[in-house]
Amino acid sequence: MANILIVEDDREVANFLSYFLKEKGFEVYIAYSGKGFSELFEQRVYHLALIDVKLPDSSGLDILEDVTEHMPSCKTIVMTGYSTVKVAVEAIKLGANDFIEKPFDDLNALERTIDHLLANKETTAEASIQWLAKESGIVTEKSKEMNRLLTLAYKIAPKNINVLIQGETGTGKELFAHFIHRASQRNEQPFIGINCGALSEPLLESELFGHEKGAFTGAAKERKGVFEIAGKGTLFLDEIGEASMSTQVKLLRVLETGEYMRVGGETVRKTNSRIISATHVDLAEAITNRTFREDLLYRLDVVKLVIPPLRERKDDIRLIAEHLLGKTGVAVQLNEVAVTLLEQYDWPGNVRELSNVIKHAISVMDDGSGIITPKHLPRKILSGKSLVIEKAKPKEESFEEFLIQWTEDMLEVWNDEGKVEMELVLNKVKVLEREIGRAFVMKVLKETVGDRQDAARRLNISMRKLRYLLNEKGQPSIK
Ligand SMILES: Nc1ncnc2c1ncn2[C@@H]1O[C@H](COP(=O)(O)OP(=O)(O)OP(=O)(O)O)[C@@H](O)[C@H]1O
Repeated sequence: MANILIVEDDREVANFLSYFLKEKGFEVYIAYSGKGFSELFEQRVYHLALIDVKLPDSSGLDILEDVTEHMPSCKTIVMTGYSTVKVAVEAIKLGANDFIEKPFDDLNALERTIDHLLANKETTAEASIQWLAKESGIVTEKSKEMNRLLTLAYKIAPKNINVLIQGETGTGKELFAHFIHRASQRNEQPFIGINCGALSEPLLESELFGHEKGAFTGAAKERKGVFEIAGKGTLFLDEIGEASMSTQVKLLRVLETGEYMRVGGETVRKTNSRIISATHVDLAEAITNRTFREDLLYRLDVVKLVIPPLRERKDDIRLIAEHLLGKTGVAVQLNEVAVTLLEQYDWPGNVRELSNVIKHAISVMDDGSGIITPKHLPRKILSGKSLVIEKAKPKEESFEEFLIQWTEDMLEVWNDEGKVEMELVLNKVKVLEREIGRAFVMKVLKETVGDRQDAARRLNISMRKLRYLLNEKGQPSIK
């Protein structure tokens, strides 16, 4: 029978859970503090740990990390109050299998979650994620970040929390919103999207909340807004950063109270829709520029998913291009040089631009060969050719070059008198970390003629860490 560890300082909650789980036949152990956890954790193997995020003497997240690192087979559920949902999402990012909100309104759901985890159905979840991503039109295979985002999106989809999706234009934000909707219990209800940037303020408000007859010139009939139409479904607010300050105030009210009124109306209406919003701009910056309300952002981004631009997941380009070709219904293939050129290009318009390039290539093919070659690609793609030659250089040889270039780039930003893009700086630091990790592993692997165990010993790291450095931190990015 499975051993379950409860880490919870509220004795009432802990005892209730313990009673509930013992009734189901589990062996239950309770730690009322971080100290209690340390003592119990040493004593036996646990199959599941239920961890409160707030403890008097330590953080639930530290305990979670301890469990996932030292007892990876132990499943973890984080317990949280509503005000700490953001922490729970952090926990999911750190590897918690799930989170539950206190008080436990739905014991059946808790029971199902526990049974699911203990029956080791994680692999089923992985298969479901892949299946659903495909169904939602999201093609990705090699990008670790995309897979991490899909897993996070899948885990939070059934929860009643709002999601903000940030990413450049054409990165697939709307597809992600669909994915979340389909993975949620709302999937039988409507999914309604609205572009907040495409409509004037009065029109947008009328679209969102509806209007009464005669509310404004031209309002000949009463009309439902999308909050009403979406009902218990999902409302996708695209380009939320474009909503006017006045509309933002109204949206905030809906998010705070679940209530709104039609334009020109007096009846207070209730909504139960889940809000997924999307933006191509950094809303934190918009707050600094006073074009976006901080309190609204706080409500919208309980979970924030940042979709990486296509140039940061070049390994997926071949697959996505083939998928887009398949969608055209024309029997054509890409030749290798064409694929390499596509992989070298920077894709400011992301997947949408790639889709246009594929359509362009098909439209200019008149040789009947059924093969797309560089001559069918637009000029802008061909101009990336010089990079191909540089990329062909062995990575190890260019490590010093990379370091010099990195330092020069950073100093340039440092000495620049203008506005600093801090996110870019931090991204550069991540690139440095990734490349250094990989370069050292590759160097030692050369010395050990590929013997990974010997390499891990020489570097004084675990095999897991070595694999991590190679796989997760090893995607070529030095050009
Ligand atoms: N991973 C992907 N695999 C396959 N197709 C994709 C992928 N990501 C995006 N697309 C396609 O690219 C196009 C743009 O996607 P989508 O509209 O979801 O992006 P977006 O980020 O919402 O764009 P915008 O910011 O301009 O509204 C769509 O045709 C979509 O099907």
